[in-house]
Amino acid sequence: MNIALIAHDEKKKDIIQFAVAYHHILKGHTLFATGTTGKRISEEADLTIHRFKSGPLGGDQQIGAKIAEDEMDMVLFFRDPLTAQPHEPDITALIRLCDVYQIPLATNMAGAEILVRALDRGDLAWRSIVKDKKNNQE
Ligand SMILES: O=C(CO)COP(=O)(O)O
Repeated sequence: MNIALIAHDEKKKDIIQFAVAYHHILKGHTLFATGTTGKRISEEADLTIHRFKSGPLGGDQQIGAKIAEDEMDMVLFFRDPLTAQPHEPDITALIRLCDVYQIPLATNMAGAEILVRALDRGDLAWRSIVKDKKNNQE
C-alpha cells in the first residue's frame, strides 16, 4: 500500500514516535511524506520515504495529485489544530480529495493508530481490488 505521512511542526515529535512504534508495520509499505516530515522520519525512525516538497511549498498538493490518480491508499496527517498555517487552502484541498476518492484518512494520532492496525489486519485489501478494476478499465 502507498501511505502518506504528514505532520505539522507541533506534531512532528508525535509522528516520529508513531513511526518508531509502528515501524514493523510501516516498513512493509511504500511511504511518502511532505518534505520536513519525511526527512525527520527517515532520519529518526529509520524508514525509507519518498519525500515531496515541504507542505507550505506545495507538498500537500503533490500528495493530493497522487490521490487524484488513485496512487495513494492511506493518509496519516497529524494536524496541528491550534496554529494557523499559511497553506491552509492546500490542507483543506488534500482532505477534500481524500473524501472525493474514499481514501482512508486520519487527522490525529488516535485515528492513525486505528488505521495502521486495520492495515496490518488486512482491512484495506479492498484498495487493491479498486485499483485492479481501474487498471483493467484503462
Ligand atoms: O505543512 C505540512 C502539511 O500541511 C507539513 O510539511 P512539512 O512536512 O514539510 O513540515
